[in-house]
Amino acid sequence: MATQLKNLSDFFETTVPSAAPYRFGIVTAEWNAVITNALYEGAYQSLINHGAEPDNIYTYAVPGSFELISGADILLRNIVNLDAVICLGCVIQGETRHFDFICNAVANGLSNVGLKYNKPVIFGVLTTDNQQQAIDRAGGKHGNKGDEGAITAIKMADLADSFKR
Ligand SMILES: Nc1c(NC[C@H](O)[C@H](O)[C@H](O)CO)[nH]c(=O)[nH]c1=O
Ligand SMILES: CC(=O)[C@@H](O)COP(=O)(O)O
Repeated sequence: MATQLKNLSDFFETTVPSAAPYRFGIVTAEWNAVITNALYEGAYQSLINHGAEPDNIYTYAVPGSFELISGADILLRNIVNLDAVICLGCVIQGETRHFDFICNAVANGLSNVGLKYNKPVIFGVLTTDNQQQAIDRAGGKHGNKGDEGAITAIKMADLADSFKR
């Protein structure tokens, strides 16, 4: 598995721009809150560690990962000059095919929101077979996907900004 070969929290710091100039939204799903709260803490702290201003980080919660789609759209529609939106969730396989529908819908939906607003919308959603796999990726042995989401948001915001300079 790809994540087993790359810790989600390991980055070459020299490749990460400063987050200071940018404004970030973070939308976090409340389903599997123990996991998603850990993802949020990782994402928020990673933004701060790379220079983001607390006043430039706009944090919202939605009920489940499926609502991340609407949540990202609402933020980009209502908050002026957001440079990127980080969407955090944890979808764990249950007894039915609901997992497949949620995961596919969220991946496609978030991609479409990013294209709609021409803004980076970061897919920080764990899609796991079981809770242990999620724990391992929310600050456990494989790092924190929230960290990955924050670093990705910084890099994409800086890429977009580079064409305005
Ligand atoms: N089973 C999980 C869900 N299910 C809820 C959906 O995301 C959605 O809120 C509901 O279908 C109403 O629209 N959500 C997760 O984030 N994680 C799960 O494991
Ligand atoms: C991803 C889900 O919605 C899933 O966890 C719900 O569980 P179940 O498939 O057993 O209803």
